[in-house]
This record gives sequence, C-alpha cells and structure tokens, in this order.
Amino acid sequence: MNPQYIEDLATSYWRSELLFTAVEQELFTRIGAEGRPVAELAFDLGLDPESTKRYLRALSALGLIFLADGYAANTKFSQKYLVRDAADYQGDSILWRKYLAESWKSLNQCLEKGTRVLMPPANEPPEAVDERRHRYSRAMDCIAKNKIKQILPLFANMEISGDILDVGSGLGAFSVGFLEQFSQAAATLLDMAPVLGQAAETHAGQPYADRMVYQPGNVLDAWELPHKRYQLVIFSNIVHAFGDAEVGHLISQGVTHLAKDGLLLIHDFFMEHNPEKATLSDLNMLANTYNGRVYEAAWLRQKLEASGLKVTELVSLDSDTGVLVAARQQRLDELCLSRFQQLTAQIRALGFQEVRPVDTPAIRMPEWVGLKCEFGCEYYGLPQCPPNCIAPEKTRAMLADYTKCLLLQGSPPTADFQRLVLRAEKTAFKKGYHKAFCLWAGPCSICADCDGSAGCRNHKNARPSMESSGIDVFGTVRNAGFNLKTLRYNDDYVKYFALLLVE
Ligand SMILES: C[S@@+](CC[C@H](N)C(=O)[O-])C[C@H]1O[C@@H](n2cnc3c(N)ncnc32)[C@H](O)[C@@H]1O
Repeated sequence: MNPQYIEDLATSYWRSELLFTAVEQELFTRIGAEGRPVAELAFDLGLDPESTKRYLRALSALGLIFLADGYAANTKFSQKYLVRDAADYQGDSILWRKYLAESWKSLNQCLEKGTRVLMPPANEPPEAVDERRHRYSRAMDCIAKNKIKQILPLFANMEISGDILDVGSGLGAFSVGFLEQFSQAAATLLDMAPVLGQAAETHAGQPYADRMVYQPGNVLDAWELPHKRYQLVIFSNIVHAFGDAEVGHLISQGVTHLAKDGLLLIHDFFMEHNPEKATLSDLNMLANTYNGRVYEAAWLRQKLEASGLKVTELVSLDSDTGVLVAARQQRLDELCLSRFQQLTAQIRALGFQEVRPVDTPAIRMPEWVGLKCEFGCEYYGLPQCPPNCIAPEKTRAMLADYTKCLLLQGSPPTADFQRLVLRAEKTAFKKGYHKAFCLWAGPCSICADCDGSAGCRNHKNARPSMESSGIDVFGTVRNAGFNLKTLRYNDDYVKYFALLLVE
C-alpha cells in the first residue's frame, strides 16, 4: 500500500481546519465580489501580515481564492457558496461540521460502548440549547436547499396539487422547493415546536408562506394528522437519525397518511451510493445520535414493498445522497426518470462501486495503447486478447455507433468483476437497449478451466477488455472524474473499470 494515501488520510483535517478558520473569519465575505488587497485583509482581521500570506496561499492552492499581485479574489465557487447572504451560502453547515468534530474525537469510546458517549451538558441554559438548535437547523437547511434542486427535476412531468407532509422538516427547504414548483400544493411541516418556530420566522412574508402549515409533534408518536390525506410524504435526512424499529414506525405512519394515489419520497445517505461517504455518515450517526445509522436502500425498499408500495430503484443524486420514491399505484411511471437514468440506477444496484454516464467523445483512444499489450503483457495472444480481439480501428468505428455509455467501477477478483459486467450488459439488453455491449477489464477470466491453448469455447460470455480494444483506460476514467493512479506496489488497492456501450 502506498503510504502517501495514509499520509493524505491523516492530514485530511488540515483542509477542514483551514476551511473552518476561513469561514469563521468570514474571509470570503470580506473578500467579496471585488477582491481585496492581502495587506488590507490581514489588517481587517488583526492577523500577522506574513502569516496571512501563507494562509491565503494555502486557500489558493485548495482552489478557494485567487492570489495575484498582492490581491485576493474569490473563485466563482467561493463567491457562490461561501459569501454570507449569497442564496447558496454553505457556511452554517461548514461550521456545524466543525462543532461535530469534537464528538468524532470520542469515536474509540463510542466503539467500545456501542453508542454515543458525548451528550450536551445536563444543566445547559435554555438559551444555549436554543442557540445550538438554531445553528443545527440552519446547517441542515443549507444542505437541503441544494439537494431539493437536484430532486425537483424528477417531478418535472407531474402535477402535485394536494397536501404535502414534510416529516422532520427542519426549516422546510424541501417543502419550499415543492411549493415553488407546484402552485396548487400546500405543505404541512412536522417537527419539534422550537424548530417550527424558527421555520415560521424564516418563511414569513414569502409568496408561498400562506400555503405552509406547522404541526409540532414527535414523529415517533402517532401523528395527529388526517389519514390517507397526503399526495406527497417527504422523509428527507430523517431516516438515518433513527434505529430499525423507529424507521419501521415512520414508514408505517407515512403509509397511513399517504393518499391512495400519493407518493412517498425518501432522501438520505444510502450504503449503495458513495460508500465512503455513506459509511462515514454512519459513524457520524454513531457518535452523534442515540441509535441513528445509514441504511441500505435494499433494506428500505423491502420495508416499503412489505407495506404494499411499489418502489423505484435507488436514484443517486450528483452528490453524496440518493432518493427512493414509493407509491401504491403505478404513479412511479410519471416520475421523470429517463429510461437511461433508470438503467443507471438498476446497474448501480447490481453492486458496482460507481456507475457514471460518459459521452463517447470522452473515450480516449490514442495510438500507443496497443504497445502495452504487444510488449510487456503476459496475456498477449490469449483468446480475447490482442491480436484475437477487436482491433483499435474497429473499436473507433464501433464507438461512432453509440452516444450513451456507462463507466462501471468494481474490484477484483477479475472473474467476479467480469461476471458482474456481463450482468450489467444483460440488464441493459432486457431494458430494451438492443445494442448493449460491454468491454471489461483484464484478460477474459470467465471459464475457470481455460488455459487459453484451445481457443475460446465460450463465445457467448467472452468479451474484450477496454485496454485490449485500444482504449486508454486511465485517460478515459480520469476524464470522467474518477481518481485512478498507477499501482506502485503489488498490494496497492486495485480498481477495475468496464465500459458498457448502451445506445
Ligand atoms: C437532519 S434534520 C433534516 C431536516 C430536513 N428534513 C432536511 O432534509 O434538511 C432532522 C430533523 O428531524 C427533526 N426531528 C428529529 N427527531 C424528531 C422527533 N422525534 N420528532 C420530530 N422531529 C424530529 C429534527 O428537529 C430536525 O429538524
């Protein structure tokens, strides 16, 4: 294992501490849209001028500001997300992460005890409790405002004209999103009374405010609301706050309150999507809640199906969370999940670590790739390896027949990965993509008893690899935003990639 990876893990907190400091100082807000001289910023903040240069240089290296000729300017990104009063300001959620860093230091004790160990002080004055709750709600709201923008397009072909129930609504960013998109809808926010007080202050005077109702209550009790009433029941980032039995209660209450033709939306972290973030979020729940955890979408789907609902595959957002939508009737067909999006979700559910759409022009096919097979590879000449596979000219011509492809990431053993890739191809074919064809990673390893000497006896299941067909795998997957490095040591972590040509 390359120790640089470990060193980078160990110093991850350098980045977060730097960000926390800058947000706490409101540095990006001070820099503003026009930029400021570095010396002036140092003076403003009461900082040592030389240290300030070093500090800003690090922020510049992280891509958060530009530095030139003694001036600091925000990048577009920082201007959008880190300047207070910007519509997409994320500072409150960043500072909440800083607050939670304390509980992460108790991780070992949590692991020993199997539960959270740091509790708020018993004699905390009510104002301090209120202040903390306010900060928490604002932090959750920052995140939810961005998430709802990614989710609303799913509902673009649908009309929601009745009542919406937002369970554990926080300040109600999800409700606001739906109310703004659907002028005939009204939303009931169900949360603890103090949170709803803060929500009411936040939304006072907004054009949608008279379509918002506040229902204080404990979501773990029976909800004192009309049964079978709601066209949309929302659970956003609430499932992970509770244990299995409580989630069962939430689902049963959700179904009880859902209208016959209503939809139930779950937005959360899921183990199948972005496993690194999901597993870390799960530990975050261990350290900060009584019995919260991150669930598998498959488990939740089962629970919903057992309640008589039909459920979508997990729809992964372009961020660290995903969505399940459930309904009693066939309303799910009205969701704006393109056939290709549905396929992507289905293939992700097969067990790949990542599945990412890629355009064919982004697939790189430089001339040198074949050299790596012909010189230096022990598998050269095997069935499905050069020269017994598709020549690069043929691959280039073939790619021109496709516009939609998926890059699939998995891991060894090779034969298991290749079988999974075949399942992905079959899934696409069954969904109606008759041209579906996969190129996997490594020499064909499908038949356990094949030593390559007798030629291929299993053409049905044999496929070429990306690299043997002339594709620069490193260049292509990096182009698609994956992180792939050459292996320096025999026991380095191996990632496999395959390309599924879809349509
Ligand atoms: C992580 S926040 C999610 C807020 C919002 N739905 C979102 O997506 O940002 C969880 C919310 O659930 C509320 N909550 C937690 N436990 C609750 C309970 N037992 N009864 C009512 N609300 C609860 C919290 O007050 C908080 O507003």
